[in-house]
Amino acid sequence: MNASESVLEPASASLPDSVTVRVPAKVNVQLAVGGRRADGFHALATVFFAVGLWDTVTARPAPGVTLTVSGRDADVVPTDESNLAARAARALAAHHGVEANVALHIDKDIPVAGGMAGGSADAAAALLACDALWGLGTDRETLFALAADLGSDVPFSLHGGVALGEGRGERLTPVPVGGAFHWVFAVADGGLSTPAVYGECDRLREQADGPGGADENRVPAPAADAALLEALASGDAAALGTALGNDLQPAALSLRPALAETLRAGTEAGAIGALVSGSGPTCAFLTKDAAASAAVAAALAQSGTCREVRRAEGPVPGATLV
Ligand SMILES: C[C@](O)(CO)[C@H](O)COP(=O)(O)OP(=O)(O)OC[C@H]1O[C@@H](n2ccc(N)nc2=O)[C@H](O)[C@@H]1O
Ligand SMILES: Nc1ncnc2c1ncn2[C@@H]1O[C@H](COP(=O)(O)OP(=O)(O)OP(=O)(O)O)[C@@H](O)[C@H]1O
Repeated sequence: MNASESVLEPASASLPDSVTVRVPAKVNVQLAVGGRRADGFHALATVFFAVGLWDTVTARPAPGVTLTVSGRDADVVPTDESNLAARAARALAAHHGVEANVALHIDKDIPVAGGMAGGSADAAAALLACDALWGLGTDRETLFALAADLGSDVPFSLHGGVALGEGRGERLTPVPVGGAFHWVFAVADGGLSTPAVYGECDRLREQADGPGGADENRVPAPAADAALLEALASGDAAALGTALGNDLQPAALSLRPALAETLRAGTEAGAIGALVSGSGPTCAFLTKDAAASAAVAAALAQSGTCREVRRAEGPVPGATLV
């Protein structure tokens, strides 16, 4: 303790002045979508994979909840109470019956509305950061329950690594992985709305199978793909590339037909697997090693089929205090 600190303020003196959390993006290497449930959500069997594109969330003491954003695409991130990080701070405070007093700052590097769970990542990071800032010591089970209330992808942003998501995606089981994988991401101009993509998936199913064709009792229950889990366990990039799958891809392509050109450009450049990431419109390309990833990234940048190209390795850990 230095001379300016008072022994009359023991509680606040023991709390940090600032807490920073780093949190990764995700790609769904499998996204099996079952029928629409009565609550409007879809039953999923999805294999989440955390990749090394990071947002950083910093929390400092301040009256009320305020939010600032810097970094890539900061101008399209809402700074009002609809921001998922601000909602996470309020939800944590409400759970503990404490006042939500925090200034949150998001330094954004995850593409916005790109199907890479950027908002969910910020929510997970805000839960961890506020928990530490306010000295709440929230147990893991409660943090995951609060995360699930905020959104289906939020628990995985806390979890990281690779995990099977069931239910609406919030019920997680860790998946063993035998190595690192090299990814290239083609970021599109403009985002896609997640509910609109699920809605288009339903519309396409009803078009194919008639009225009610998208309902829970009509669509086979989604299940994890054994070949994909085996490819992850053995660290076999070629086998993983073959097994990649996303049931939302036809819907994303229907809403954004130009994505077919992006997928073709990456595949022609030597990617060993290609798919739309989550609800899109980001396209994800698996490559066999770092050299191939550099070559695919360069070809995609030249192709004129996307706004920006990013490279990342994974799996990486979930939201972490730094
Ligand atoms: C596409 C994915 O990113 C794949 O991981 C997720 O399923 C979406 O997760 P998210 O953005 O956290 O979604 P939420 O905030 O929970 O839900 C947004 C909307 O997406 C749709 N939604 C989401 C998850 C799910 N299992 N079924 C759905 O139909 C619903 O219309 C819902 O109102
Ligand atoms: N912290 C945040 N960062 C980015 N977008 C946010 C945030 N909070 C709320 N949003 C809103 O959420 C919308 C979706 O953004 P986000 O980046 O989470 O999409 P996404 O990656 O497609 O999500 P998911 O993969 O979980 O479906 C944005 O258009 C924005 O209006």
